[in-house]
Amino acid sequence: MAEHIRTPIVCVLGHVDHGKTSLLDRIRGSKVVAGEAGAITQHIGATLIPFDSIAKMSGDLGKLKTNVPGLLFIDTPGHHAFTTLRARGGALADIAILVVDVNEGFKQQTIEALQILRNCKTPFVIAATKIDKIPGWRPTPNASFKTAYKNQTERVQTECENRVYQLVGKLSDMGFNSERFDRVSDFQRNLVIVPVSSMTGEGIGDLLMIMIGLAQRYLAEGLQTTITGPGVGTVLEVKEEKGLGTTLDVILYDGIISVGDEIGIAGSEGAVSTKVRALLQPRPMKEILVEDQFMRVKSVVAAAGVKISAPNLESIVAGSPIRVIRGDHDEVLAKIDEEMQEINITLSDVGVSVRADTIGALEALSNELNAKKIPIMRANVGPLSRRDLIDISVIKEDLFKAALCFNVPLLPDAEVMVRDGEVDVKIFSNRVIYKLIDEYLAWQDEMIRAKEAKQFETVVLPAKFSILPGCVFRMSGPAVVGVRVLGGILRPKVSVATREGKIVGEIKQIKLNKESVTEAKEGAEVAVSIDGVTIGRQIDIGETLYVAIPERHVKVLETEMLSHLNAGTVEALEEYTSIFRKTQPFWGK
Ligand SMILES: Nc1nc2c(ncn2[C@@H]2O[C@H](COP(=O)(O)OP(=O)(O)OP(=O)(O)O)[C@@H](O)[C@H]2O)c(=O)[nH]1
Repeated sequence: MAEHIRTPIVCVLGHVDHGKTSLLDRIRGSKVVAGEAGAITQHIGATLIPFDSIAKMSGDLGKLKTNVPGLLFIDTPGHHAFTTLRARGGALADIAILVVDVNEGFKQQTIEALQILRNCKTPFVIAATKIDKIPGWRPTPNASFKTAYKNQTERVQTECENRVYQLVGKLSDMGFNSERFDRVSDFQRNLVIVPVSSMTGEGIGDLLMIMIGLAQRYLAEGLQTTITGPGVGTVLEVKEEKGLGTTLDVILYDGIISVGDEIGIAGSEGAVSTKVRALLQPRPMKEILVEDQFMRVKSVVAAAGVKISAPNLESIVAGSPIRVIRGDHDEVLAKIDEEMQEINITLSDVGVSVRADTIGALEALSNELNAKKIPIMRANVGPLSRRDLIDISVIKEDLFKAALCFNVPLLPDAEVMVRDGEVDVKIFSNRVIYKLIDEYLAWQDEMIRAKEAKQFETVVLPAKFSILPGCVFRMSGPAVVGVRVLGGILRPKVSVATREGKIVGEIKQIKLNKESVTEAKEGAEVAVSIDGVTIGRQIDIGETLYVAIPERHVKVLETEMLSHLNAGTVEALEEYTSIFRKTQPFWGK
């Protein structure tokens, strides 16, 4: 059984516009520099740079002895790709490049990326990009950093040093020892900074060689693989291809996969198996005119990006593990189910429902929701179904009758249900996690406000008032009197209670200057008609009267509305409840 070190998988991270795509483009285009057409090969979703090409680009450093065969760059840069592409519960990328614009320094996403890399324990180097933008820089196209640096004036050299040292300072604040790559002798103690330009190609060879060194130092052991072992990989994407039907774009990170192999993969209902019909890779550039954009290969060895055509791939979820089955079929499928369940999501008994396109995205979305204290009841990969909608619609709590969908559609029958208003479920859909969460939070606020407004309308609000001397216009049937509101909000159609808590009548109408009004606030003097009382018998002029609040409403007022009531209203509430709580301490609680 032949042992060899497999190609490490590399991901590029960094702040927006700091030059991730330009760096990848420069690396992918560097075969011209390496002078070896076809040396760099395009895989599915990734690009392979063999060691020979890197050695040619990197001058002195090229003499380094290594058995790392090259670097496989994932074509999609950014945190999202890094965190969503998983392998055995960890990150799929073995090493990373963190891009920082040397002229801008650290930004929010640079710090986020550092934290992600630290959490995942992924070795990485810092590419300090855009050195050609340092004022006065004289470019030496495709030169090593050492040569390029020598060609600068002293002033430019000092400026370059300063900028790199600013990065060193920032990294030190975050607990990392770092140094410019040509001054580092121990990769384990120092984080390496490589100044580069994706425009001029300066330093790119150094960067690639440093990545090889990093892989050699940190990963040699972990990259041991058997080229004859059963293939293991991660599904990047599930795609329809003309003439092929549903296909899987896969990054194979261990072993070998061949046409005819039986494979285990995760569907939306659990692990399933199928048989590889064809393995496809992109055609080399020079054959681009051939009609079929893919070429068929018999087998592929890790690490590689490959498209797999096989029957029954429709239900497969992106992010799923893929394993070539040799030996016990059920054991491999059980392992896949286990890997799918290892997703680290905290669920609550009641909460929102979330759906995402990949396992990693689901995990990222769930973590963000947890951080915002939004509970999750269900989390699944794949489109939202009719069944989901029915399940969500029976949740009692209105705030959780919501589905947050990241990068996934609704199944057609679910869409019909929503369109026809058959279910009362709010659906949020966005391709950016934080926007999805912001939209949910905005809706939640609006729901709470609407509920409060409704409560204000339906709940009997506390008020206390007294009959003004000389303002009895009718003694009874109904009594019509002038009152002053001493606290709270007086509304019509509420019962009137005495200081002893005895209900004596009901306010029918409130009038201010002969006009009917719906409420009178603290300090107001209004005329009220009270049914059921005779002035001088049940109630007297000058005595403090209360709005009788039903016990059930007291509970709502005290538990949900207290923060929205003014001091006078709270006082009226407290006085009223204290009447009953003297003998029944838990009244209204
Ligand atoms: N002068 C100079 N410009 C660069 C360099 N690298 C990138 N740029 C420019 O910086 C801008 C942003 O570069 P991108 O590669 O798109 O940055 P990105 O990080 O991939 O951006 P997003 O994908 O939007 O996050 C572009 O206008 C590039 O041309 C460099 O080394 N030198």
